[in-house]
Amino acid sequence: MNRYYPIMLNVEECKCVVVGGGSVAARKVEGLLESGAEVVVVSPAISAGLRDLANVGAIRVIEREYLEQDIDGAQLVFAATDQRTTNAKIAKDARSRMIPVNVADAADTGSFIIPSIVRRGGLLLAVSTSGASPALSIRIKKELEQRYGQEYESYTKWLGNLRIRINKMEIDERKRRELLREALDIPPDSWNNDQDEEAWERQIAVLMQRLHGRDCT
Ligand SMILES: C[C@@]1(CC(=O)O)c2cc3[nH]c(cc4nc(cc5[nH]c(cc(n2)[C@H]1CCC(=O)O)[C@@](C)(CC(=O)O)[C@@H]5CCC(=O)O)C(CC(=O)O)=C4CCC(=O)O)c(CCC(=O)O)c3CC(=O)O
Ligand SMILES: NC(=O)C1=CN([C@@H]2O[C@H](COP(=O)(O)OP(=O)(O)OC[C@H]3O[C@@H](n4cnc5c(N)ncnc54)[C@H](O)[C@@H]3O)[C@@H](O)[C@H]2O)C=CC1
Repeated sequence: MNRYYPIMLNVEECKCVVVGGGSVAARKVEGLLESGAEVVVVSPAISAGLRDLANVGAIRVIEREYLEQDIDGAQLVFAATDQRTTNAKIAKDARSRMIPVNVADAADTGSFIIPSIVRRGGLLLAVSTSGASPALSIRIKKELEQRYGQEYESYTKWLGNLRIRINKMEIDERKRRELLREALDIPPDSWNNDQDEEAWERQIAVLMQRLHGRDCT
């Protein structure tokens, strides 16, 4: 089994080519659009969902069989046809151009695989079984969806906003880390992301007090 290395890739406005127009391709396209990629689909036949996306201009579709030139300038390539030999050819073409490639029917011939994910704003939870069992990844994703509800979106955003302000303060590194850790325990009614600077300052003062209280006990 591969020992995959997980990364968070920025694909915003980058050309990503998905070859194939069935349900697997559609799922890969959906994930790419959520990340702001510029998606090109190459396939002689495309699903209704992909057709709708093309009609509203969300993706570009090239309606024919795959040609090597289709992956020119791509940041990522997805081989998602139902033809084993075509997928193998796409993998070889991409690899020879040093373009990372995902292969739907033979993960080992590609360079990366896709995890099952839960998004809560900036919080991104990804689950992979290194290809062993997508069904297990999906089950664990569902458990995480229950455990980490929608409130994690504003919580994560609030922590990020707070962190920017704490990082600007002239305090020593240890104190800064303690403040950031203390912030994790502030209850939801304080996760206000639309407050003015004075309110942020008051929240930071409360955090300082909580820390100080701890030091004295
Ligand atoms: C290796 C990997 C490569 C890759 O695609 O990146 C891969 C490979 C294969 N999947 C297969 C089957 C299924 N895959 C799904 C679903 C998902 N598969 C995804 C990822 C991955 N699938 C990568 C490893 C992930 C990991 O490490 O766990 C998810 C998480 C992400 C995504 O695709 O976006 C997405 C869930 C999204 C979500 O809901 O969260 C379902 C369920 C369904 O369709 O409802 C089934 C049917 C049930 C079953 O077989 O378990 C087959 C057999 C094909 C055949 O039989 O012909 C292969 C090929 C093989 O195993 O060789
Ligand atoms: N990785 C994963 O998550 C999963 C992978 N699979 C595998 O993924 C593959 C695709 O599955 P589905 O989308 O369900 O198949 P599908 O049959 O719905 O779609 C296949 C698509 O490939 C296109 N195609 C065929 N030859 C082509 C070519 N030469 N150039 C461009 N496009 C071409 C067809 O027009 C069709 O749109 C299968 O091989 C299956 O074994 C299946 C389930 C999950």
